[in-house]
Amino acid sequence: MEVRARAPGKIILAGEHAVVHGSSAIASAIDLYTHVFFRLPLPSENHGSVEFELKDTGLIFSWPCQRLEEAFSAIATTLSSTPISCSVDHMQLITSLVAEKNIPEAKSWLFSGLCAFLYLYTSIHGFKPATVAVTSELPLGSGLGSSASFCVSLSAAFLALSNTPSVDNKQSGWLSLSKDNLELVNKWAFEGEKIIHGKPSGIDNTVSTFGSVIMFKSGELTRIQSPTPLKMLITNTKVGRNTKALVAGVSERASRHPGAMHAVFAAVDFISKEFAAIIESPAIDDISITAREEKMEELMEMNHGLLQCMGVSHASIESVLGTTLKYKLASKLTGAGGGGCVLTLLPTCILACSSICSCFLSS
Ligand SMILES: Nc1ncnc2c1ncn2[C@@H]1O[C@H](COP(=O)(O)OP(=O)(O)OP(=O)(O)O)[C@@H](O)[C@H]1O
Ligand SMILES: C[C@@](O)(CCO)CC(=O)[O-]
Ligand SMILES: [Mg+2]
Repeated sequence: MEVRARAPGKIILAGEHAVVHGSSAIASAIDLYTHVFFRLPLPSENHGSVEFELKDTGLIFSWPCQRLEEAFSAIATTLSSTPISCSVDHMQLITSLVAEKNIPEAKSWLFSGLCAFLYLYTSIHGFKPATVAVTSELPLGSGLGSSASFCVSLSAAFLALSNTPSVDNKQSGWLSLSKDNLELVNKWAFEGEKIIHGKPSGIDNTVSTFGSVIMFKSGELTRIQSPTPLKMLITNTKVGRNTKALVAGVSERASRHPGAMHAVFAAVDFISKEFAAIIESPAIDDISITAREEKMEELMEMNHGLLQCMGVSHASIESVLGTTLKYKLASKLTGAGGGGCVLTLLPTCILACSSICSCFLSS
């Protein structure tokens, strides 16, 4: 039995970090995916291990099923049909099973991803032999939700072969899971994200699971419909960073300056709500399209200023902002910041002027 699954990355248009503290945020799925191939071997092909191949790095990790079974016998774990959080004992066990693999120093960032994989696999399938291969079109650790699309695509593949999920429809050659199954995938993916991020809000796994554009606040999703297309340029600073550390840094700042940070998070909440209202507003003519875009630009600038207050910008991000400003384009960091990607709104008028556009893109 085998299955292929894919889940998209995302951009955050407004509200990252503040969303962890209860503010609203807006995210959109993007057309870059993590792909998972998952195979449960037939008894005649049984290789007796759980094999995990990261195709982009050429690394293969393998755990003998017997080793997993013995290790897990030290803690009481059962297969679970409903997602449960990884306990401290359970996490220690998973960490030691990953540590046995001696991950090369230069690839140590893989550690949390391997822990999330092992947690999701053993929670859903126990110690059955399996072959799992992952490849991603997303840059890892760059703010485009690679961790969430990794957890969503793994959860979807594992759940697809754990029972017979009901399928709603077929889109571009892919079967789509029914709403109930998507909810389950999302919950498992959130548990994986917790292992990678520490304290995720859930926005990344939710938009990766359900797609399109969403407003997210305290675990609740509202779909956003945009009557006119919105064009965004994504620039990758290629400065590596780690979402877990950045999220923890903001929480530490909030505990040092609770009043000020509360006000910052409240301001972001207003920005996200206003941004959502503008996206949804009908644009009747060129003047209203321009007015709409100008408001969005201003909100993006304000949101970025508040992200600077939270301490998550970076010199490389500010340098991209400086370059886009030369062309009167508004930008903000997207995702956790600290490096990673920057989002720039491409107004309709600039799209008509290809010379400016290509000049910027090649800079
Ligand atoms: N294809 C993958 N293979 C293995 N591990 C992955 C993969 N994609 C993501 N990961 C794990 O997720 C980590 C990156 O997650 P992180 O949350 O720091 O960045 P991101 O999700 O790309 O950005 P953001 O959270 O800001 O959107 C990697 O270090 C790795 O542990
Ligand atoms: C920084 C953050 O707000 C978004 C990361 O894409 C973290 C989260 O919401 O889990
Ligand atoms: Mg992430």
